[in-house]
Amino acid sequence: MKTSTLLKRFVPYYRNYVGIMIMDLFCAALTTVCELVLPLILRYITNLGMNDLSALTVQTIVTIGALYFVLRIIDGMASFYMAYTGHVMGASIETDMREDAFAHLQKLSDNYFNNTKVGQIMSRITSDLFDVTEFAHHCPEEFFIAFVKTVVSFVILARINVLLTVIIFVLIPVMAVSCSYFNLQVRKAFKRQRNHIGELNARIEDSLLGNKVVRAFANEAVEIGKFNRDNQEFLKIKRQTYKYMAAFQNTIRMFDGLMYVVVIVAGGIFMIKGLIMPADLVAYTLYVTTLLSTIRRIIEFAEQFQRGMTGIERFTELMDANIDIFDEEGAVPLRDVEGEITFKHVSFEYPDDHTPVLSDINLTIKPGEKVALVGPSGGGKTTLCNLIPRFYDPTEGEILLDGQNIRNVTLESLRSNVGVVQQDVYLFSGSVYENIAYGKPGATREEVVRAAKMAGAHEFIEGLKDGYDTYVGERGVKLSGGQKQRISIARVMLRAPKLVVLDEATAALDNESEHLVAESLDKLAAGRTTLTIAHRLTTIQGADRILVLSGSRIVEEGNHETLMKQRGIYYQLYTSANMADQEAAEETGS
Ligand SMILES: Nc1ncnc2c1ncn2[C@@H]1O[C@H](COP(=O)(O)OP(=O)(O)OP(=O)(O)O)[C@@H](O)[C@H]1O
Repeated sequence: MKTSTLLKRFVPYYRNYVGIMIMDLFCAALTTVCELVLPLILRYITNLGMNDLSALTVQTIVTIGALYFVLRIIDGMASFYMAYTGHVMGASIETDMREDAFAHLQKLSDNYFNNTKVGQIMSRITSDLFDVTEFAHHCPEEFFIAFVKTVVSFVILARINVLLTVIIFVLIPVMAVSCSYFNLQVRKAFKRQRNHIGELNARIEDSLLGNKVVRAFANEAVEIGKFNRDNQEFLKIKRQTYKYMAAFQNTIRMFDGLMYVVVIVAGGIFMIKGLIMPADLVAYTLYVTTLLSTIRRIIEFAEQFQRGMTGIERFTELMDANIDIFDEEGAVPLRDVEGEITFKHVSFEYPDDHTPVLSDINLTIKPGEKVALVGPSGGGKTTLCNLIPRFYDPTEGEILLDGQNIRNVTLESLRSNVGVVQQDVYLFSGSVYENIAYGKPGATREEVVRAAKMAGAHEFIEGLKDGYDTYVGERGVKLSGGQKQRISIARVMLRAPKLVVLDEATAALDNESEHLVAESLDKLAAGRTTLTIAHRLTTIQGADRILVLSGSRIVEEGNHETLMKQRGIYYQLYTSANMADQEAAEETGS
């Protein structure tokens, strides 16, 4: 991305800090003045000392010293403001950007998360923004100081000797052009570095989350090998970065030296020819030193600048990630939901894979009806259910809730009315209580306990070490599958949605847990429109209606008895599942 584009996106973040910024620049101007005054004082004293020593009294020297001391106090106060308030402003901007990035992440859909590594996202909103503090604070300040010092130095130097000054200043644009190439390379190298840190984070995250699988396969050495390869690659990228940084700094140093050579040679010749006085040449050299120190500071800052720009670039890329599921204009909140859901000619294909997953689905589920979805693996059952809370939007057709297109209602109200219980339960790191209360922020303790009782979770929760305050571990690792599932049911129960989607909610459980969870699910489903995906067909025999989804279409529909009589796909799935169960029972029996 172009620097100008990135700056355009970044500058609005100063809007809350205009006062601090102005004060910061004012302090920068003060410190610059204090620095520039010193050569003038020395020039004045040297001139008097060489030409009119009698005019130089102790009182004059002390007065000059006292004035300079006052200047240094002002300089100290200004520097403190810049170092403290300036940095706090930078950190505040970093914080604002991080909040925006996190809020933007909340609006992104499954499509983004399915295609982006969590490690990369983590880097973008944490470490990538670290350098923004320095950038936000120093960027305007450093450029302002450099500008003021260069202009003032030019004016003062030109007043001492125009020709010498022109010779020196001609070198500056030549130097700028030579350096810009390396500067660009440094920026690209920083971007590669950041990307690779993201990859490294993703690798660590993957390995840590899958640590059980790693240990079960005794693949620790494989993991170490993969990690070390990535880590070495990171070193290679860093080496490249340092090469360009060294080249950049050296080019500037070369010009830096060249300027001194010009001052010594040209200045010496001018002095011999009487074109410049010795005291002026001393002051001149001091100003050139000030100018060069400014240039040196810019070199140092160039690295910080590029780091900051890389962070801003990666932040901007995140902020540009498309929000593809959003409230349509004029979307209204759902009220008095009955729970009738209608699919009208709905077709769907995943954005990055244009194979039809659902084709021309037409379906109406009445309020309170219990519908089960079955069919071969990969037939599109989960996809169909994901369209109801708008995790994805249909490619064609529309879905209506109580006759209202779900695209015309607010996402928040839609999702509040659709409860989803999945096979993979995600519990947040925190207490049992917090995890249930997540279903309804602000819920009272009574409501949480009532939901847990209805979900059949109250007894086992009371039996835990700290009852409702028991820490569940990361992703609920300290609980059994059945316990986690009942907590997740209580969480949905608390929300009291009108429509419930049960996506293989009992598939991963053993018989005993399955039985307990099934009871909880029955309570959850009571009085609600329910769409159940099940692999174990015995669990859905009592459904009002069973839909068989195969080859992207609903190919059979009816209750258990009707479908068994049809002797179609459902009959085959049911009989083969029964045979498998019998074989398993015989094996266990023998
Ligand atoms: N995020 C995705 N991106 C691309 N294709 C996907 C995605 N998720 C699922 N699919 C594909 O869509 C098809 C339907 O998947 P879906 O999970 O809806 O099937 P399912 O009937 O629920 O399967 P199962 O019974 O095995 O859970 C499959 O071919 C799958 O590979």
